[in-house]
Amino acid sequence: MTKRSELRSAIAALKSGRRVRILSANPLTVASVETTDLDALDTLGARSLLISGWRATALSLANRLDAADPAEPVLLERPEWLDADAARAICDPGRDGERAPTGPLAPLPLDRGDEAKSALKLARLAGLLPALWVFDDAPDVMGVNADIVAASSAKVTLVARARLPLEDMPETQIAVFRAADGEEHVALIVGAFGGKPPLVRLHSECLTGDVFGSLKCDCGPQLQAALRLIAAADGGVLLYLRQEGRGIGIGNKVRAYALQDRGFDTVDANLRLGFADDERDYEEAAAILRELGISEVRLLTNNPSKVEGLEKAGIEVAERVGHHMPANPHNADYLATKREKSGHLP
Ligand SMILES: Nc1nc2c(ncn2[C@@H]2O[C@H](COP(=O)(O)OP(=O)(O)OP(=O)(O)O)[C@@H](O)[C@H]2O)c(=O)[nH]1
Ligand SMILES: [Zn+2]
Repeated sequence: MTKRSELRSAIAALKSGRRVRILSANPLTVASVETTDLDALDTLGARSLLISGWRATALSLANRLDAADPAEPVLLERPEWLDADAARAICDPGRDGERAPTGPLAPLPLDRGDEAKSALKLARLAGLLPALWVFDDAPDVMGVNADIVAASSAKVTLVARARLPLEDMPETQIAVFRAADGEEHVALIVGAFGGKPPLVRLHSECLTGDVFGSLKCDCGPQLQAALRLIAAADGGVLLYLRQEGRGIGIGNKVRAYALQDRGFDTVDANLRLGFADDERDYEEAAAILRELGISEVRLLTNNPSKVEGLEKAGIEVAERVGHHMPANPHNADYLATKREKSGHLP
């Protein structure tokens, strides 16, 4: 199997409730808490539960750990009562209020930290909660190299490019790029740009805002305004990156929204689910820009970590151009949280 197909097969296996072996000198065999059924647990003998440090913190387990770094995964012993449903209730904060009064949960020493991190990343790429059953090593199970998962991003291949006339932008072209994990990112190339660095927008997918016009965020208006600004600037590029929910996927984003309905802000909702506040990186964005012959950009964003991420990935940001939309009563707190907690520039 090629590296790419290994990665894509592993993502598909986790989604469909099968086990995956994270290959290294000390392999780790895991399956998703969300998709593994009870029969599989009993017949295959799940030994322990792997959760993220953020979720362990939300469960107040951090004080029982030696190193309470939330970026470090946490392995929990599997007590007798921990069946598939009880594990789901522990790992899904949407069920925090309904957990049976069982416990305590005992952390175990984590001897395969890098493999565990790769395993949790794989769950995120599959759009699942960062929570995995750990089994005795099973050499017959399909495997993916731990290093391939850890450094999965960088390469993209062009699938196709065609004309796509848009309203007021008849000269637009669309190009689709496939990434190592199978995601298909889209570039809209507006007008003919040359000379100074083109105006570029990295837009992270937001199904709710982009398609349904949700008022909870500013993504829909930002998308439309970015295209108009690029056209007015005599051309540039909008990358539509499939990083739904700051990289946690649509299912997990709606879980975060459900937590926000209960009073958590956009940052704390992510942490409670077991994710970092922002799980995106911009390696693939940089690779796409390079494929388009662009090495220097003027970047439309309020988010300094986008500028940093793109520069780290080798694209020069000659200028940051602010991209503010008027607030509405539904997204004012969200925008304030991004300024106050996530470092977005006013
Ligand atoms: N997890 C999570 N993701 C969200 C939430 N609201 C919007 N998103 C996602 O956030 C991403 C958009 O990121 P923003 O933070 O709005 O903007 P940004 O792209 O970081 O910064 P700008 O370039 O200044 O717009 C999209 O992937 C949305 O799906 C939320 O409450 N939780
Ligand atoms: Zn949005």
